[in-house]
Amino acid sequence: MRLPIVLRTARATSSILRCSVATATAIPRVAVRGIASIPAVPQLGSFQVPEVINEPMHSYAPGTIERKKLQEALAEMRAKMPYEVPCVVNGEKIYTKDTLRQPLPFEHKSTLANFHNASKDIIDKAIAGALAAKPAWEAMPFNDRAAIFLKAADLLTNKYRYQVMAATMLGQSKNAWQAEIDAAAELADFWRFNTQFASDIYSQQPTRNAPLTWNRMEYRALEGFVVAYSPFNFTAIGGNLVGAPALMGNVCIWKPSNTGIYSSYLVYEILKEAATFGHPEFAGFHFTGSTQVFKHLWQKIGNNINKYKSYPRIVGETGGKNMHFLHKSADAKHAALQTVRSAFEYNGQKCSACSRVYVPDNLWDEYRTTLIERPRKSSRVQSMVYFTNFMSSVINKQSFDKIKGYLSDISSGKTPNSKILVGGKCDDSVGYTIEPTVVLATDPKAKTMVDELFGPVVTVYVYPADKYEEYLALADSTSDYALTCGLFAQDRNAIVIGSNKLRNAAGNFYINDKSTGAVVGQQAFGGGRASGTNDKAGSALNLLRWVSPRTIKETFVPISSVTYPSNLKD
Ligand SMILES: NC(=O)c1ccc[n+]([C@@H]2O[C@H](COP(=O)([O-])OP(=O)(O)OC[C@H]3O[C@@H](n4cnc5c(N)ncnc54)[C@H](O)[C@@H]3O)[C@@H](O)[C@H]2O)c1
Ligand SMILES: N[C@@H](CCC=O)C(=O)O
Repeated sequence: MRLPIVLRTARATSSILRCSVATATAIPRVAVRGIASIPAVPQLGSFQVPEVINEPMHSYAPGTIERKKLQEALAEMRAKMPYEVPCVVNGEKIYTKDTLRQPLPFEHKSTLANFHNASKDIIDKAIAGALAAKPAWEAMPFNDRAAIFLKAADLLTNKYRYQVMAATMLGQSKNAWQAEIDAAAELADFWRFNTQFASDIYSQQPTRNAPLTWNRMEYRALEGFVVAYSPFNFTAIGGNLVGAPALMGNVCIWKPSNTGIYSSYLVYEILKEAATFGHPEFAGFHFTGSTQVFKHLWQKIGNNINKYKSYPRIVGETGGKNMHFLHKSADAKHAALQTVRSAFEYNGQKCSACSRVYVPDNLWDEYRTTLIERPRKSSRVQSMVYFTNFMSSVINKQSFDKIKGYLSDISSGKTPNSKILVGGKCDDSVGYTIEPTVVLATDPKAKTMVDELFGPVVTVYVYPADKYEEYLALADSTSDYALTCGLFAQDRNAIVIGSNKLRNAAGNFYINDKSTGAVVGQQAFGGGRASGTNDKAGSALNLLRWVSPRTIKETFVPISSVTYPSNLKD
């Protein structure tokens, strides 16, 4: 039978859940014209997705062509500011009267973009559009869905690399290297590696068949739509929060962060360009952001449980209070340098950033010298100079005020169990600038050893070197979070003990390495306890949350009787 299927790029769908402060973006969809129900699409080959490797990183060293191109992209983007970001619903750009601005965090009087918030009507329209697009999207052969994401990755890393990096540097206050890690490499890695993981999942099939039967497993998309909320701190995360469910055949509604809106909009545009005859829309809840917001939204979902047709999949990667723990055999200088990188790169605004350290007293002098000297050298954070600055400003006033509050409590003596060893100055006259700060706590449960600050502040507690196991247990129970941890030791027994004692204290555990810098395809990312559902972004485990497998058994030969041989009389 010949089935005439016409594919055309149609209007995009998208929306948000929280109407008051969000902008919706989405991805174009495939319309199957004139056919009421979607027929099976023939796939005349068992295709293999191309082998993927991690996106090679450029250095942006002085004199390189990449540095020049990025400088040009930054200059051009700055010259055309401010941009306008609409809601995009069913392909239609909607300009509401309700707008907010995205300032440059390091120069907050300047505006990168003004964006339009969605009303409830717009959200309803987006949900209806997403659901209407779903049958065609999930019927698209996997190879074509995969091709869209592989193409998007190539567009990103070639045609749009410097534009998306510039938007990330300006809007989210990243320097060139941090933008390369995030907006170019990690985003492309997510999109490429996920096609490989998905292909592996689809190939997992029952290996046993009873006589005259054939068993199969179908990895269906979820029924309904998925909603994705993305955080400000990684442009890549937004692209994965929507990309992973979409790749598995779901439709999705994306609400990006207000403080990462412009780079998210560019990511949306790239996906749209890649989806020339397809559309991903989305379906469940795929969240990355703070623990508090995730719990609040989970509760909202729970309150509505009786309204849902299925149990929604809830996947959330949230906050952290990540530690570096040193054993007395550790290389103190190496550990201190790794701490500086982990705690202060991107202004301490990686969810994996080290923010508490346990140092044995035999290493304290050596560790302290490096830890204090390096932030002093790195403290030129007054304004963003894109390349030579190690650090820049924190994301917004709310974050600035929160961190300043903690530091003021310490410097004013309100928190007598802590003192500032270096840094501590806060200045928001031009940008939201906080000096890289090292706090020394005399109480292992001091506030800054427990709470997530999400800024360039690290607190150190010095413990008696011969009480390693006791303090491992204390570190394990100090914070509600369990995202990342770096254990530093040369003694193998100490590594074994530390790894066992901290088994549940982190979803990403590093031995003699810093707590940040997970790479897709190498260290799948996510934590437990209050840090999230640990569904490991950038891995097959995450993709499995977006499918609802159907087991199929087919019998080839009719039966002729109801009874079994055991039912027969002797
Ligand atoms: N574990 C991880 O993989 C990971 C990765 C990145 C960031 N994070 C965490 O994210 C946080 C920083 O990002 P953020 O400041 O963008 O987080 P956030 O929780 O403030 O925001 C996340 C998303 O939720 C939305 N949001 C915020 N408040 C809301 C509310 N009351 N109702 C509905 N939506 C709301 C935001 O607009 C944004 O889109 C940190 O806690 C960090 O540890 C975790
Ligand atoms: N992939 C990042 C974490 C992302 C969260 O912000 C890292 O491991 O540094």
